[in-house]
Amino acid sequence: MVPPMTIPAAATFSGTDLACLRGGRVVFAGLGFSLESGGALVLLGPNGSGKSSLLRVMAGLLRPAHGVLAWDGEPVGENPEGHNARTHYLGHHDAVKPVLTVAENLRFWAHLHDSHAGRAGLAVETALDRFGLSHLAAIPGKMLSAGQKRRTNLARLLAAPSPLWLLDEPTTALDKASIKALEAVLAEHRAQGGMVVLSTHADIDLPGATEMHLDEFAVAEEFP
Ligand SMILES: Nc1ncnc2c1ncn2[C@@H]1O[C@H](COP(=O)(O)OP(=O)(O)OP(=O)(O)O)[C@@H](O)[C@H]1O
Repeated sequence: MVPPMTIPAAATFSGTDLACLRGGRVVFAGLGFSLESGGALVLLGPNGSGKSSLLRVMAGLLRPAHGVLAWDGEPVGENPEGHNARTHYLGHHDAVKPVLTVAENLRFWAHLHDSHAGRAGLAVETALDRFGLSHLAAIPGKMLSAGQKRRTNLARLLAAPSPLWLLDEPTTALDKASIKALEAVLAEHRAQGGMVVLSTHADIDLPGATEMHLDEFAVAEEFP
């Protein structure tokens, strides 16, 4: 089972009239979304259309050039620590430390999230099990294949539970069984009231998810 997390009964994560500027170019503008507890948003669009940029904006790693991002009506810019604490952002690069074993990597994340050794230990065991990593627990990060590294990175979602998951192309390098495992974990997370935003170029089963096509928010001219 996905470890339980603390989430308000009915949270809302929203963005209003968002615009993003990168390298002097407007990547998208006039973009809005609203995600309720248990909701999922799938970001689609061709290379360079702004999926990763939007995820970074949502994570608070990139300041929007325009618009407001809010959690339960409170602009996230007014409470960056709170937003950081409720958010799991998994980008393109796997944040697996090469000299630590798979289990040590997960313990590192679990203890950052929860200093209670028993709870953190249980969360790590669950994370290893759900992503088929138990037999690799003692292997150093530098010896993992691309897919094993990606699974270790995804296992952080369970080692350190949080309500909002922002996942940039999470199925990259995963085999079919691992994609199924991820789909099951995403479904359980949502059933507990968690939220998921992910970008993808592949098929992923996320029942009831809203699709957003980033190319619809592209603008031809420079942002004033
Ligand atoms: N660090 C950066 N500095 C300047 N421009 C950037 C930077 N990263 C991305 N961009 C630009 O922002 C635009 C959107 O890129 P982004 O990575 O968000 O697209 P994407 O939809 O995620 O693409 P892909 O499907 O290839 O992952 C692109 O035009 C890209 O060149």
